[in-house]
Amino acid sequence: METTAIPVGGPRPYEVLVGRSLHGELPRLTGKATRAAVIFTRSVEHYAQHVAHALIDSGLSVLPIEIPDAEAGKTLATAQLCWDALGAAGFTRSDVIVGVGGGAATDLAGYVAACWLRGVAWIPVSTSVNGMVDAAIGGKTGINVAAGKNLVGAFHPPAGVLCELSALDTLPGDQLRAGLAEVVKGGFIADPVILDLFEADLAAATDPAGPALRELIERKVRVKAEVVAEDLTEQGRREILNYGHTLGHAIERVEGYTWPHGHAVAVGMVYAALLSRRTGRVDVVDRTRKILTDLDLPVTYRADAWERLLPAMRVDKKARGAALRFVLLDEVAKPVTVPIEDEALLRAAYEELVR
Ligand SMILES: NC(=O)c1ccc[n+]([C@@H]2O[C@H](COP(=O)([O-])OP(=O)(O)OC[C@H]3O[C@@H](n4cnc5c(N)ncnc54)[C@H](O)[C@@H]3O)[C@@H](O)[C@H]2O)c1
Ligand SMILES: O=C(O)C(=O)C[C@@H](O)[C@H](O)[C@H](O)COP(=O)(O)O
Ligand SMILES: [Zn+2]
Repeated sequence: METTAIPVGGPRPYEVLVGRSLHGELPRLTGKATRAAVIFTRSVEHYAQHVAHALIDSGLSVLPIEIPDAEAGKTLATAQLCWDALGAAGFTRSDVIVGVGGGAATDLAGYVAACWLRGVAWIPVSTSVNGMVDAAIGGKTGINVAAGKNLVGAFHPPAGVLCELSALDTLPGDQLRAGLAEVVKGGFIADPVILDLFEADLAAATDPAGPALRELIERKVRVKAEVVAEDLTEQGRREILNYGHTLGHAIERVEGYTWPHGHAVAVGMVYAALLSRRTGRVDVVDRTRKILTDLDLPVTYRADAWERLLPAMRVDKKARGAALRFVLLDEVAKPVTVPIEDEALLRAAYEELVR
């Protein structure tokens, strides 16, 4: 099957490649580098080996660095471990970092690359749906800290992105569906055909080897590519990609980063839909709940958690002073960022969420 190349414009353009056996593309992307660090999680060790062999075959020496799985790897301690390894190996500005794994691994690898020598080239090789459609694209890299999710990081666009569809064969089904939450997000903020595809045939949409999932992945990649090309550093339009994330990130923090990101975003999208309706905008509450429920994703949360969620939402990067700012929908595919200072409104929408 053919590889699809989706361009990402902006100050440092690159391509997102969607296909199978994409490790063959790496020699082209690594340019003049002579050394590559391959940062990976054990869950994708098999594919990381393909990556390492492709790099070795093209003449590079490879430094493999295994990191802890999922959010446990997205920490300062893991970044430190990687920088120590790069230092011991004498990595220079002409060397390259390749991150292989889900969104957590590529966020960490990108952050390691953004900081090492103030920025070296990096390539995410995405092995999860979330990573392919969202995390690897757009140059947002980072780690979690005690104060909250992704609060330390850098904008550091990659040299190219590989979305390795064959990796989906080993991705657990619940993780595949969690990643689809970010695809659903793309449907509500920009591409309603995505919603139609989910509603038309959910089984096809969740088949890891089928054409429907590939179409959904490519559609969401195009949504993200178009937005980040226009606004790399989130001065305005890029905020729409945060739909569902204000509450979502707060849930992740309250759960100690044990919830899949997509689950938290799913609940956050229902909350954003409730806020949209309460503020006189579009009513997509039932549609949101139905699509997410059909995907086995959560649409509600603990009734007693509001007092912990509100302070966690206040460290959201969209907040300005006392005002929380939410991405809401005027219509499907017409997102808008709305400052909300009225705590009673926020609480009432939460009570509706958990009812
Ligand atoms: N930078 C961004 O713009 C951006 C965008 C969206 C999400 N994110 C971040 O991405 C992370 C979520 O990404 P995720 O959903 O991929 O979670 P994840 O990286 O934690 O991966 C989920 C689980 O699947 C495993 N896995 C991944 N690929 C696999 C494969 N092919 N086979 C078997 N197991 C596999 C991982 O090891 C992990 O256990 C969050 O940290 C989120 O904040 C970042
Ligand atoms: O790329 C973006 O911009 C996003 O908001 C995409 C989100 O799906 C992603 O989870 C991102 O990491 C959230 O960014 P943050 O700045 O809110 O931490
Ligand atoms: Zn996200």
